[in-house]
Amino acid sequence: MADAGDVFDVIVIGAGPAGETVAARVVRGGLTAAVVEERLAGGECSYYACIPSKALLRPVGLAAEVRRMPGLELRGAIDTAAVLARRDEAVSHLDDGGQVSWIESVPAVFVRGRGRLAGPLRVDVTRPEGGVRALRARHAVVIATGGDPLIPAIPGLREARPWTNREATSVRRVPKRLIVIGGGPVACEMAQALHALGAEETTMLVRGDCLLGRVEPFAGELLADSLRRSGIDLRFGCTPVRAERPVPGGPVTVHAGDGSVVEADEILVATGRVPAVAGIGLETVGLEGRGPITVDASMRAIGVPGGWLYAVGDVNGRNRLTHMGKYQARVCGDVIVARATGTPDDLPGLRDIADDLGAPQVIFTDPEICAVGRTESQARADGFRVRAVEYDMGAVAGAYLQADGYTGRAKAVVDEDRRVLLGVTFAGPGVADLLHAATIAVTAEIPLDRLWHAVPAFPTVSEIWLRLLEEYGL
Ligand SMILES: Cc1cc2nc3c(=O)[nH]c(=O)nc-3n(C[C@H](O)[C@H](O)[C@H](O)COP(=O)(O)OP(=O)(O)OC[C@H]3O[C@@H](n4cnc5c(N)ncnc54)[C@H](O)[C@@H]3O)c2cc1C
Ligand SMILES: NC(=O)c1ccc[n+]([C@@H]2O[C@H](COP(=O)([O-])OP(=O)(O)OC[C@H]3O[C@@H](n4cnc5c(N)ncnc54)[C@H](O)[C@@H]3O)[C@@H](O)[C@H]2O)c1
Repeated sequence: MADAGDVFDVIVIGAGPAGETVAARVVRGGLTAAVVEERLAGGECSYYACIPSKALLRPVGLAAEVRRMPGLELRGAIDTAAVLARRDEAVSHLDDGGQVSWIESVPAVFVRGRGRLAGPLRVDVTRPEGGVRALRARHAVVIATGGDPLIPAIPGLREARPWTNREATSVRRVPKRLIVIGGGPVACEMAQALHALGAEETTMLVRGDCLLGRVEPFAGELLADSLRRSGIDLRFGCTPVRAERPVPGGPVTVHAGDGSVVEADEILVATGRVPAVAGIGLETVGLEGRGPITVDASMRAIGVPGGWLYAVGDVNGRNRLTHMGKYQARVCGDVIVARATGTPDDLPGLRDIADDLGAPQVIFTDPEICAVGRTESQARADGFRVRAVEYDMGAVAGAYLQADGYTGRAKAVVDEDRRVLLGVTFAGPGVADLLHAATIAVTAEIPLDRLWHAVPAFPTVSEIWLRLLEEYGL
């Protein structure tokens, strides 16, 4: 039985970026909230994903920029120890005290332990020191438990104790020989970072025929060229079928379907994520306990009588990105407040539309890859009448002033019926901050004839907008 102190308007399970944001939003709306976290407040993003990976990649990108600028020279190789020390600062030395204080300042109640649904509006928390604390919610429970790395069922792989994103981002000693399995964002970012920070032989085993399968093909090709030029052995059509590490801590061998064999000191498995739903009690509220928690556009879990259960962030499988999880969390928190206080719950800000339009994403490699909305092939598959235009970014004054031999490309996908953008992709050094303008154009569905009057300053990289519109015929 929960005592009075254990009853909250809203209980959030998981204090990653999505969970923390829901709590802040419902408290802002006048409700009380408890946030349950079993590991580190701040979530995967803060300690083992976005933050450390970008701390490792930033000096790598900067060094590449220096090499492309005549008159500048790096004094020796990158100082890996200094980079790792700065990474440690960026992850607060894996101490979540600051994040816990932030949650408490919301103010929300922080409960350390593993949360598990125990029936409608009930959450049992198994405390680290032992014992269970029973919490009860008046209005809603929000699942924000994120995801875990997926280790494919390849014989010998699990026994070989491969690295996942957690070991790779918290690396203390860069292995001399590294195998990376996968061709998605984690594989590309971490292969580039670790190769530049000391891995002398880096082999990427990619089962498909391209990198970053969800972006425009040219972007993956530019990145593949860059990785190869840096000395990474990039193998397409190469599916691992067996792994062996006969001596714990010793060399590891991976056998691929094409008959090739690679030996290394470590393997990094970067083959996607599984939603963290195991053992969180979904069956106690009538849901299946394996896949992502399916939600409607108000983030309410589908199939739960009473409509009190919500899910935000990676666990709902929409777009596994921090900014999208936080966006969903703002929608979710505000919807919960509206429903709890009897105010309209169907205002425009109270529905997730951005996930379906195509989430903005930046892959922080050199070159940076960023995209929003649909690719040309997605747009065609979705039935739009499409015209796509491309432009060589190296021909834009603002870009070629950035570096000698600036290489990059941009593409815009236009809905011919409405003359609005469905998707935009940029690939090149330093293009990340071009993305928000594209996100505004795609999300706000700005007609091209109006966008034409948004004049990019000369000589900035943003002049690519003018060139794309001219290519289209404006
Ligand atoms: C290497 C890497 C780099 C990435 N880089 C980027 C990037 O640059 N930009 C970007 O937008 N996205 C990036 N992502 C994706 C991003 O990390 C996720 O989208 C984001 O962390 C999801 O946030 P979340 O709050 O849903 O879950 P998480 O950050 O996974 O947080 C979930 C929290 O819930 C807790 N939890 C789980 N189960 C329970 C339970 N039963 N009880 C209590 N607590 C529980 C966990 O301990 C965790 O703290 C990256 C991912 C990886 C792997
Ligand atoms: N900068 C960023 O925004 C950023 C950076 C890193 C990760 N993320 C997000 O984190 C999530 C996880 O990223 P990820 O790269 O791990 O996953 P992913 O699903 O994007 O890519 C997985 C890769 O592994 C391959 N793969 C899957 N199973 C395999 C198998 N059995 N054998 C060989 N290859 C296999 C896939 O073909 C693909 O290339 C994604 O949603 C991603 O968008 C974002």
